[in-house]
Amino acid sequence: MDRALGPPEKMAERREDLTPMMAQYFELCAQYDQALVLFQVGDFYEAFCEAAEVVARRCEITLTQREDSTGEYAMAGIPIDNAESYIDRLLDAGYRVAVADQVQEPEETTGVVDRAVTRIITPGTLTEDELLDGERNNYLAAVAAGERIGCAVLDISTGDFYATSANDPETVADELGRFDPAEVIAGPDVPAELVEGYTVSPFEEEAFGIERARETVADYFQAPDRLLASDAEISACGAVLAYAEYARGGTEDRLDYLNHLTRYDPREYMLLDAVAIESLELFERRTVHGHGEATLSGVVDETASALGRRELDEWLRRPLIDPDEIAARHDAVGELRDDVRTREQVHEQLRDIYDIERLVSRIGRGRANARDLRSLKATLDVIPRVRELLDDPECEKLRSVRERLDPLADVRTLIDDAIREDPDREITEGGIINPSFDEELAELRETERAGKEWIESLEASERERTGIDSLKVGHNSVHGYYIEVTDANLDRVPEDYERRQTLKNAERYYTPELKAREDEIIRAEARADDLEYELFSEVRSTVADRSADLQALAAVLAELDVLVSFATVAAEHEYSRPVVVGPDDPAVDGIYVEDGRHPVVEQTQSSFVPNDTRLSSDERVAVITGPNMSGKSTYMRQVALIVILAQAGGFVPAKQARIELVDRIFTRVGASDDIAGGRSTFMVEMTELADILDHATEQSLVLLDEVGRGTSTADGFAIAQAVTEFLHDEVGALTLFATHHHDLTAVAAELEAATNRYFETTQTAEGVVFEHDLLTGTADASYGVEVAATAGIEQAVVDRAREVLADDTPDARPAGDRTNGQANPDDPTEPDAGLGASRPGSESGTRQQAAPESEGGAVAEEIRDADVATMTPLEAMNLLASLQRRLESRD
Ligand SMILES: Nc1ncnc2c1ncn2[C@@H]1O[C@H](COP(=O)(O)OP(=O)(O)OP(=O)(O)O)[C@@H](O)[C@H]1O
Repeated sequence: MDRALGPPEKMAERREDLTPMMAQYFELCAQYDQALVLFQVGDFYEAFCEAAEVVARRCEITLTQREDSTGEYAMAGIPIDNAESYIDRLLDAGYRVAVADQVQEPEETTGVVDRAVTRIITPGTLTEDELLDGERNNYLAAVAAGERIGCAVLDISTGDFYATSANDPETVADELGRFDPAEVIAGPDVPAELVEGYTVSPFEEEAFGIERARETVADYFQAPDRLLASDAEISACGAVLAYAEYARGGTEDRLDYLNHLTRYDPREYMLLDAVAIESLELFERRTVHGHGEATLSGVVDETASALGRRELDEWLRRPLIDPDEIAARHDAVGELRDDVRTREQVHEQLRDIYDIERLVSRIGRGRANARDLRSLKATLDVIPRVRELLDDPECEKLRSVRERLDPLADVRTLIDDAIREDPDREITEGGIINPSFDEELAELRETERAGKEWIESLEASERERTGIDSLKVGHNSVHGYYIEVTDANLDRVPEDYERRQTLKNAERYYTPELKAREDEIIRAEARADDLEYELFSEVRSTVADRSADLQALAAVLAELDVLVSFATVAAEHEYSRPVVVGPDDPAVDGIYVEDGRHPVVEQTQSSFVPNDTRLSSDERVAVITGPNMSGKSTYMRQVALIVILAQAGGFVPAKQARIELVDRIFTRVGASDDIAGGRSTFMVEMTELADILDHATEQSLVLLDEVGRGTSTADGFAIAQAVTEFLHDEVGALTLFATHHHDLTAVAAELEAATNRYFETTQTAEGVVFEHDLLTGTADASYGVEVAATAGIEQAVVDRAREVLADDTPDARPAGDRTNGQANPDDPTEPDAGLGASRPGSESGTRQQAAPESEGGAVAEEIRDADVATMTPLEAMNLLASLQRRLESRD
């Protein structure tokens, strides 16, 4: 256990003798022993002993000592005024922070003031604007294991709340990967691998217990059993809510604004697991900020509001698989693209909206101030204008958006009537409510005003009465109002003046009338300030009662913002409307793209070369060859990104695209060591591959960027071949396979529904020129050495490599009987070798595999059956070695 957590040992030793304040600190540390307690002392949050050391180190502040009758304690304090930036560092260091505030005014007590933990700040429960990234959701997830595995995901700052469940941990892992939660809590029996890699926080197991969870959920939503599909979901939702309540420090229990829970089935969306999301570079990584432009989400983001920004990511994260819903979004995007005026004006209006999801959440948690309410009102002002702009839309989607844009006029009017236009930030010191809003308040403010006016005129009238021209009326915070007369004029002071204060050269007085007026002002002011606070709280809670309507409004605004953004991008970057149909629709077979572009790379590449894609039941697998840097990876990702955009409801960077719904995109690209997880590059690669072979369907799109790179060429090839055949014969998924194994082109040539594509390059006197143009057939050389030369590798090394290549080429080839003539069945020099041209069939009609059918087949079989996910690296190596021996002995 971390010694910075829980009550400090040094204090435990003198538990009975601690001063009352330290005893209070000790108690709170014992009560919140899972969090680092920050303890308010005046204007600072203090930590003591080991916790102080952590705070000092992490926040880079000075460690001091506190000395009292019981001893010396290390102490570190952070200023309350900008506590957030320090707390952020503690969160980064993996701590949860319990904030213990003074909950009593010092004057209310003769002893030590009461303190209570008012909030527990954890990475997944942030609500402070300063700690949150406005552009993305901050999710807390709970995973519960039962008959099924349930998963609940909640963004406390916005109220976004989802639940789902599945029979297998992999599906839940995929869903978690999609939401990328900042913090996860796991119930008993949840497999550790499932939550590996996330910030996992301990939480009481009882919260996951089904009865208790059902009660918690029922506190928020009627009939949990009807809303949610399994006990595991109820358990996860109950736990996530309990944790959210825990994070409020137990001050108030319920989070009233949580009134919408979306229960979904993972099968309702295209599946994108964490691997695919990362390798396709859909979003910025959580840890890296500021490179948004280089991601899909960055490039297609023309949203005007934080609401829309987050919604856009949601859409890209969960592309649809219902062709009608997709078409409805496309209709709206098309209409907005063509109607430039409406699009631009709506965009302009949306720029004026505030982040109402977070506003409503603050209002619901009783943390909103008067300025927040004014921001809400300013947002509501926009609604009628947007409705007017969307006057008479043609498509169903925009009509429904218009319909759902409820101006909530009553809420708007209430705020406008009640809250001043430029209210104070503080809510207890007046200056927030319009006096005209309440009769009593108006009277009190009038008394105050009249009193002050009287005092203002006092100077002139007293000067006249006394004949003292230098007489002054003033005010100070200690003595209140006074009349000041210099010593030279003291003889002219009237009798009714009472002495208040003596200065060096003057005396200060008051009169009974001045005193009476002053008391009246003070009383009126104090009462008015209290009254303003009461009225404000009432208004805030009336608005909070409308949370559900406000959240629904936020959802429509977010939706509209994304549609407008998609339309803007379509217009600016010349995207076109894709056709997306269901699997039973004969109109489209597979994926057809004409002149497709990579949405991100085309932004940085002045002359991006568009390419076609044609994958169908007759040409399911395309093996893509070409030298390094020729554009293989870019092309494969481009196909996936076009599909994602299309199914998310956007237009796509292509002249034309027709897509038969894709249920899931798998990627196996790039290679990285999972050092933390103790897995080699090869092991990571094989695990991902195993997952693909297990889960891909006929409706899936599979991208393989070199397979078996982390092992010997012969093994790598054997695996690549077996995988290609399996995907082709058994799975039937649409597959793009980029490879440097030229022998694989021979394999593809023999498979009925496989095809070869290659990237053209030309060798000139200056080096290799990449045409980035995808042709049918196979590349005839790798140009690896030439690329190395272009990259600036030492000339001597390049020359030597050329020499080695010239000498060794025949032997350097992997095992197999490939000859150049055989390996290039689709001659790229053929006049009509473009895409869509029919591929010459296999001459013999039988497969000429590198290995004889029996042995190769058996090896492939064994690879297929191997449970790579559960093997240790050593077992994998041993298996490979034995397979290799078998292939060698066959040679
Ligand atoms: N269609 C294209 N038009 C213009 N430039 C392109 C195109 N495709 C790729 N490029 C450029 O070529 C570079 C290399 O592309 P890419 O990484 O896709 O090559 P590769 O063949 O996958 O290389 P390797 O085999 O080394 O992984 C890209 O960074 C991009 O700048």
